[in-house]
Amino acid sequence: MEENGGKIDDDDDLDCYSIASEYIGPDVSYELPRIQPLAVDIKPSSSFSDSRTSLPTKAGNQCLVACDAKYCSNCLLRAMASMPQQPQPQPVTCLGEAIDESKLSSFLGNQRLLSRLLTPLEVEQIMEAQKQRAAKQLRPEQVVVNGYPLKPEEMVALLGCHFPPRKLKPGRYWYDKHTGLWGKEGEKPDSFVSSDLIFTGKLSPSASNGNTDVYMNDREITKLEHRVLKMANVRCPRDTHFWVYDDGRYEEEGQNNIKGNIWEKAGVRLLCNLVGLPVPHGQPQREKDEPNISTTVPSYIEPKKLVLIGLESSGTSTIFKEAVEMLSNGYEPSEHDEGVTQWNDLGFIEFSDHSMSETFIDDLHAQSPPFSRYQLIRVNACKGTNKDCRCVNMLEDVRVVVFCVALSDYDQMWLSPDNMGSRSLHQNKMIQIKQLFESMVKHPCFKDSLFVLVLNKYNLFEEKLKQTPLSACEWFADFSPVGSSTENDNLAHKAYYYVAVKFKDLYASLTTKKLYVCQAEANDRDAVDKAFKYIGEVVKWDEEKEETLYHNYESDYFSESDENDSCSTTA
Ligand SMILES: Nc1nc2c(ncn2[C@@H]2O[C@H](COP(=O)(O)OP(=O)(O)OP(=O)(O)O)[C@@H](O)[C@H]2O)c(=O)[nH]1
Repeated sequence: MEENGGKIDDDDDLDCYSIASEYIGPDVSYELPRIQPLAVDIKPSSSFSDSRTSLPTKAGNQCLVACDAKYCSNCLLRAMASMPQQPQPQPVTCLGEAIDESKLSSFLGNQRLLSRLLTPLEVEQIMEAQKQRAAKQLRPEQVVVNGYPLKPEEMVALLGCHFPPRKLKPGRYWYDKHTGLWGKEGEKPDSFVSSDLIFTGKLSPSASNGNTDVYMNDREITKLEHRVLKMANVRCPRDTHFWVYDDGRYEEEGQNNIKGNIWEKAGVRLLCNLVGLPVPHGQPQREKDEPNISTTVPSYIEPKKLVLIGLESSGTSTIFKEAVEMLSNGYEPSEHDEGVTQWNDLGFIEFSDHSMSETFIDDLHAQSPPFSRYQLIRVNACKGTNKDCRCVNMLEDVRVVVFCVALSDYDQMWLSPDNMGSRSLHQNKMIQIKQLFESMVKHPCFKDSLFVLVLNKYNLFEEKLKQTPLSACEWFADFSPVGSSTENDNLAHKAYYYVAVKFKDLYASLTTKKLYVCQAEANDRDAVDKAFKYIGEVVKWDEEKEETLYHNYESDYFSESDENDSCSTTA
């Protein structure tokens, strides 16, 4: 990579996007993140395999990251075996030490970390042990189901069933024994637990505080459920009473005539995920040749939500279309047309990180599943009015907001909404984009999300700069590149980095997080593919940071490489 030339290293787009802003001042250098390439060549040594095999018995009474040792020979070495490109840690003997309960529970609560360290069977065993620990800590009378405190035997049945409620705490809950739906009293369904559990209390029509006049197994359903049912083509006008079974089949009450299956449309499952409604465990019945994501991605791996959003004409439709038609190099849609769903202002697909899954299949003994599931949700292009992007309010647990900007909009004029909401203000379009970006960064639904800025239409931008200076936009008025600007390529690069820095500075003024930036040409499939790989690596890089087990090791490693590589820090 050219240190001062502001060039992107084309050989490895995941490595680093560096900004050297010579036009701003000689000492100012902005850098976009270095994404540490993840190791995928997992080849554990034989001694490693031996120690892993013996772990489930050890885990119960010996150290499993419960000691204070920085690097635990019993567990961290095994984690490191999945990252062979990094230096091996110093082994520290800590076997036999007493378990620190506080550390153990936070570690065991981290299912993703566990799945990196252990085999699926081991994860399952630890999760089972966790359930039993939870059962001991909770008294039955603290849990009220359908209006009645649980009896001890009901509590045993609830926690011992195949799918118990997650993280059960004292409180009041409702339970529909026919579907297995479970929720907090007065709230929408929260999860599916096993069906047919017998409790003293009966499900009340007002259990979830629904107001739709539509009843499922005697419970008046919520508005959100009603919308999902409509999308699943379930006819449910007011005063409908219908019966739903735990496999998703449904019929109208008293008719003894199965009308269909709620879960047979892949889009319904995606939609539920999207709006925070539960989906049943396991996969729906599929046609013989239909690809099945569950054969490669274990069900305990939660899909990560990526939300694609931008002002009108920013290119979100084109990116989404290219993504669907995903992205063969590394990603692929999991369910073809079935998985692509349009609903109100949203379009979404689910896909898996296929290139990594190939590595997993090569080595069935690999301890961690080196792949991820993603849901790409496209919010219909915003037009700048307050009504726009309202569907964003429904989104929960969004991992990444992919904010798309058409670079070539810098000289476009645009009718913005005035105070009354009508589009009458003549304004530079980039200013409107800036306002939309600010509102999304500040949006409560995205407070925990990562932001990736996709600077799109680079090809048009390059052309336009030959005719119109970047300073045509008042926000970019101080763009004055140093040196010769006769070479258009060079000018476009400088202008691109300048815009990236403007957004990064804006983001930094609104949050303490880092803004990730990448370049795109939405109608070039390779460029879209690269952008999604970059986004995938941002997610993984962020997850790596979160894993406290590696924290000390990582900071040592990265600070060492930072000293040697001026491009490795984030701005
Ligand atoms: N030259 C060029 N054209 C692009 C690029 N990205 C998108 N376009 C075109 O720009 C136009 C608008 O792109 P869309 O993807 O429809 O934009 P949108 O954000 O979905 O906005 P709406 O169409 O209003 O919903 C389309 O004609 C695209 O083909 C790009 O990188 N380069």
